[in-house]
Amino acid sequence: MEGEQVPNTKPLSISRQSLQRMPLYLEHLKKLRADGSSHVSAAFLAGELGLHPVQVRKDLAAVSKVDGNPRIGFALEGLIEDMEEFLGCKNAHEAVVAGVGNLGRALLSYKNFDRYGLSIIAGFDSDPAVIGSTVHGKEIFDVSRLTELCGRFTVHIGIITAPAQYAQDICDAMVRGGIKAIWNFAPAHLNVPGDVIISNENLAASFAALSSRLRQRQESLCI
Ligand SMILES: NC(=O)c1ccc[n+]([C@@H]2O[C@H](COP(=O)([O-])OP(=O)(O)OC[C@H]3O[C@@H](n4cnc5c(N)ncnc54)[C@H](O)[C@@H]3O)[C@@H](O)[C@H]2O)c1
Repeated sequence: MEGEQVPNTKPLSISRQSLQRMPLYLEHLKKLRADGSSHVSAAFLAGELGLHPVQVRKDLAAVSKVDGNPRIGFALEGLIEDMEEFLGCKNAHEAVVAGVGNLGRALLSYKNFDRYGLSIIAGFDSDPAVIGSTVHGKEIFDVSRLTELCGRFTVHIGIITAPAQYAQDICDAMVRGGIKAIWNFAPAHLNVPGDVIISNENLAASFAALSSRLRQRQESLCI
């Protein structure tokens, strides 16, 4: 689950939950197109993804100008195009990762970020055993060069996957290097200037939500 630090963000015209469903829609719409479909209805999509049709209709209306035909639904091609435009899939955003351990390596190696316009171009670490190596073809630099190289690469997105106690220093170095958006995986609250956006990622929080829903379901079955 993701949490955005409020003071540095503009209000979104669409809820976070809706935003988080968009990549699911996009993947599914592309799959339907690959299977030969030309149209899709909100009710069908809702059924396939286990969502409420009203919710799906609202989500699609928020990102797409494509009008659904009451009989055959939405034209897939236009819907996919609008969804990609909305998610910024066609604008390549280059990013760097600081902390190339288990999580940093996984992100550097993940092939499908480019579908959403994210290209991780390099990593940074403090461990001499890691510095100078490559992960998935991307070079790992000494974290002491973070500010200098962020500036030289003109990247605007920084990803923090280092231990929490180093996260603020890494964040500051990124900001000095011109980073404007930080995807923070470290369990630390980061202070940033007002023009820098922070998005905090927390798998434990996602699990807590899942676990709470499971408990509610089990309790309702016991009654
Ligand atoms: N948000 C989530 O859901 C989630 C999930 C897993 C881990 N985490 C967090 O992500 C971080 C990394 O976890 P991990 O399992 O990959 O840890 P890890 O120990 O495998 O990797 C950490 C890496 O950071 C490097 N490092 C240490 N100090 C550094 C510094 N000052 N600058 C740059 N690199 C530095 C280490 O050398 C190591 O390569 C931790 O903060 C962890 O709590 C978050």
